[in-house]
Amino acid sequence: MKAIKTSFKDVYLLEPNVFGDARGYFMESYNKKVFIELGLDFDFVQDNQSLSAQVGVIRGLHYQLNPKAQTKLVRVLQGAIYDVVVDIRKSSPTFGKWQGFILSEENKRQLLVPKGFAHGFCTLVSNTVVAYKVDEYYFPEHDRGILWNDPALGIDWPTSQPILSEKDKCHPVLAKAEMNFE
Ligand SMILES: Cc1cn([C@H]2C[C@H](O)[C@@H](COP(=O)(O)OP(=O)(O)O[C@H]3O[C@H](C)C(=O)[C@H](O)[C@H]3O)O2)c(=O)[nH]c1=O
Repeated sequence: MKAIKTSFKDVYLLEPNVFGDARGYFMESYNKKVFIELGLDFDFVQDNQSLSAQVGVIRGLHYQLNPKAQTKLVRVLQGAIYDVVVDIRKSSPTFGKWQGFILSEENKRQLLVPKGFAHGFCTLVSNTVVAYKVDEYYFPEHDRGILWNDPALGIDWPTSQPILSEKDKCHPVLAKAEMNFE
């Protein structure tokens, strides 16, 4: 597993070692010892999986408030996504900054999203399946969101007319969002 640095100190793009042969391939999608060697020591407690049937589905931008904030390890089992993180740590020099990454069944890349970041993705292919580990359980009462197309963020999503859940249509913009990250 290779860790690729990103614009943010604590956000990592991870590339697994893939062993291909005539049958197909094998890879370790997660190995705690390898992660600890990379300085990524998390105790994941929950695995999530979502299917988005159409191209242009945006899920996000989501986060859980402290003390139930989540670190997420995101990967694509089928299809492809444009995966976006936004720094929402109020004292961070990169507060309000974002970066997008393409994660796909093809590139097998994974994204490590630390606490203090909002996370969302847009599907690039129909029937995209995303799987991700989190190191805190789901607490709906701590679940918050930021509006996907907040002009102050200026995220260059692959679509301007996404398919959204009713919840994701109504999040506040960053300036009005409830956040408690230092
Ligand atoms: C996140 C979550 C949701 N749920 C239930 C709550 C709803 O009844 C249903 C769909 O939830 P939601 O619409 O929030 O799912 P997504 O829009 O895919 O949200 C996720 O997608 C973005 C990209 C994220 O980063 C978050 O991890 C997560 O919020 O699953 C659970 O039971 N457990 C959970 O951990």
